[in-house]
Amino acid sequence: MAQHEWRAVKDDIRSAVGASNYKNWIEPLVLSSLSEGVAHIQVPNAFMGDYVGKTFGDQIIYHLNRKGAQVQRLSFAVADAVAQKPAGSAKPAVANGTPAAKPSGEIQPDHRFTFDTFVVGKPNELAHAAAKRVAEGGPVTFNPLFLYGGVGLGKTHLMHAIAHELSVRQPDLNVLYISADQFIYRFISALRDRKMMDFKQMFRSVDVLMVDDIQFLAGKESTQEEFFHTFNALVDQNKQLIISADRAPGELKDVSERIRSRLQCGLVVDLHPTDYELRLGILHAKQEMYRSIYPGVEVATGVLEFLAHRISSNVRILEGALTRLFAFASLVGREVTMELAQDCLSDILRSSDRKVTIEEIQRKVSEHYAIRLSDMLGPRRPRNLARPRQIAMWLCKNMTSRSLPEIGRKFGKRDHTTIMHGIRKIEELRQTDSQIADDLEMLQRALQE
Ligand SMILES: Nc1ncnc2c1ncn2[C@@H]1O[C@H](COP(=O)(O)OP(=O)(O)OP(=O)(O)O)[C@@H](O)[C@H]1O
Repeated sequence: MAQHEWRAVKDDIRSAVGASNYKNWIEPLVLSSLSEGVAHIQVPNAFMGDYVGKTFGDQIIYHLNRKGAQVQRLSFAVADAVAQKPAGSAKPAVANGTPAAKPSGEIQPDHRFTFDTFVVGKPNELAHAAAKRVAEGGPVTFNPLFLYGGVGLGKTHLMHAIAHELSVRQPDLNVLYISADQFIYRFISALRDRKMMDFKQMFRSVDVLMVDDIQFLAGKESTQEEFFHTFNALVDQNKQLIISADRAPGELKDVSERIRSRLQCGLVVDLHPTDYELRLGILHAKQEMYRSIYPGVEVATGVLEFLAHRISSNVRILEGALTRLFAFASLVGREVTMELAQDCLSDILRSSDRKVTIEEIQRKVSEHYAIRLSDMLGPRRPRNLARPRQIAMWLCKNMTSRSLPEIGRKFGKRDHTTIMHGIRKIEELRQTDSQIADDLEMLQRALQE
């Protein structure tokens, strides 16, 4: 990629991350080369590589790809260093190609992603238990283990944890972790270089095969064919397979029916979206870890709770937010306060705001006050119905972008002036009635989860 194109990529990133982030973190980056899906970037120091990789890695990859580069990961090297050493990547380094470096198929698990660092809560306890069972390395009882769930919920982390644990318990085991992208890439390269026998040999000689993000096989018919044969060969030899995807096997689009049905033969477990308790648990665990990396950085009471409430999209973003806060607080020598968090994370907080619907608000409020939804929307006006109705109107105004007439229509075709009156009433009561203020706060929090 020519330097002027890299400059254009940086300009695009500036619009996304804002001027001050750009100046501190993006401007100093120098793109040295692009090869085999890896963008090699020079940075002034290792800390910066680590931080930029974790915080802006996804965005850099996204903007490089928009300019036509086919990048899957970033590799950072300190400008003067003789040996180039990856210092950070948007995903765990091994996820994107360690097997390429070690063609024998062995993997080097990323030591950050172990069972010890995986926080367990209701949404992921089943997936965790299944992963633990496979990691014990006993006789294969379910094959494959199929883990699925939305972006950034810990699938890759669990796969690395399994690999890590197996490598400790049974160092001689040949464990291969590979992303589906890498599988495709290797397959195409093998075809091109007429090395299909080597390819088959390598994949069929492993003891444990993990393929991450299998949804990327969609539409790749000949790769699917080869995957199907590899899969069967390993299952026939009673070798463990662990597969992950962003959705259940039956919902994989453009993946052949026979693969989908094979994937359902073992144990299928999903990682549910995180709940508040799990997010808070993860933040506490990460905070402990960061304490040793950034000694002296204090976090004010309530900040972790605030982040756990507001950033509910996925763990990667949650983690990125905390990293950014610690790095920033340590650079400027300040405590992580609520203000600093709001300032420093305004982009993340904006995009994480959950879109709440009028219907959800009405349902939540009627549950809270134990009234029937039909009463809330109906014409009757006794105080025990009118107040919750007005509270719901206030929440609709403050938590959605709907106009007053639109809100009115959804409240039994009421006029917009009635809605305005209700909202004003609650606004007044909020200042004078602490019970109402508490209810509003609680309902808002519950709706954001
Ligand atoms: N329960 C958890 N405890 C601790 N860290 C977690 C947990 N869940 C996710 N993470 C962290 O969140 C980040 C994203 O997780 P991971 O890469 O495993 O997600 P993924 O489900 O594989 O996402 P993708 O769909 O993008 O492949 C990682 O840094 C991981 O360590």
